[in-house]
Amino acid sequence: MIIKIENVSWQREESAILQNVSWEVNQGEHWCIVGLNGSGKTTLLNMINGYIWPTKGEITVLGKKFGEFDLRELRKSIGWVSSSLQQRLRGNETALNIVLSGKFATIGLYDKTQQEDSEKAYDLLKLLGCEKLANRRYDTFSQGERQRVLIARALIASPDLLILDEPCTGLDVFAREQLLSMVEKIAKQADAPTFLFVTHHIEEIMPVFSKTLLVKDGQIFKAGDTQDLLNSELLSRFFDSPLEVERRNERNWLTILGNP
Ligand SMILES: Nc1ncnc2c1ncn2[C@@H]1O[C@H](COP(=O)(O)OP(=O)(O)OP(=O)(O)O)[C@@H](O)[C@H]1O
Repeated sequence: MIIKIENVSWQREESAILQNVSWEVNQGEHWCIVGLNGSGKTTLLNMINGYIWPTKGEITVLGKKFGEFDLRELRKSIGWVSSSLQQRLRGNETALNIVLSGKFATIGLYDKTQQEDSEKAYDLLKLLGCEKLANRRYDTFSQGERQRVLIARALIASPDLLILDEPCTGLDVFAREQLLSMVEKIAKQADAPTFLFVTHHIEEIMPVFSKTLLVKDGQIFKAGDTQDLLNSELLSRFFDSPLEVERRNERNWLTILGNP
């Protein structure tokens, strides 16, 4: 079992941000997490990483039950690529150093690195199609290049769980498709980590993400097989708006009908 969340709630002042959330992620599954702004996705991820504690309920991640072990150790097994990480990185570092820093879970590169680490970092840049950037400064990269470098940075630590939090934000349609097919290629590898892919756009759900979690108003609206969930009737209820889902090339495309 990769993640087991049992009846978890998180209360802030008067309001319940998460309410009675139960969700299981098993080995070999890759999940998409979909929900509108403010639905509770980031809160849920913060809980999985142990940055916030449930007011009620239990969480077990990678076989470790919260409250019974060192969270810092657990976090070494979890990669998290998000826009807040992107903002914290130093612009004057090279792509190679940024990837290498992922091995030590630091923002800059302080520890001495071995030749084999540099080789691994270079191979990962290559896997993500950005080996040409290895010695260029991070602040000269496009948004798509940054995201790819950050995914390489997360992979160097060989995480068991890899969270990609809206990785396609700010990408043009071609950069987006390029990133999605790289993510898909990596997720399909036999030794791939379990992926959690957070998005607002169902079009971004690649076939390899065979499981989907729909989060609405701090609750799980539905969790299950992506192809069972992504249909016009269910998503119209989920988004409280009539819409049509069209399936093409194993992807789903959404059209809003009428006024939202
Ligand atoms: N520390 C906090 N104190 C009070 N309210 C909070 C706190 N953290 C989050 N919230 C509220 O909880 C709700 C869920 O927020 P969250 O960031 O989890 O949503 P999200 O689904 O990640 O949204 P987005 O797609 O915009 O990133 C929001 O209404 C937010 O204002």
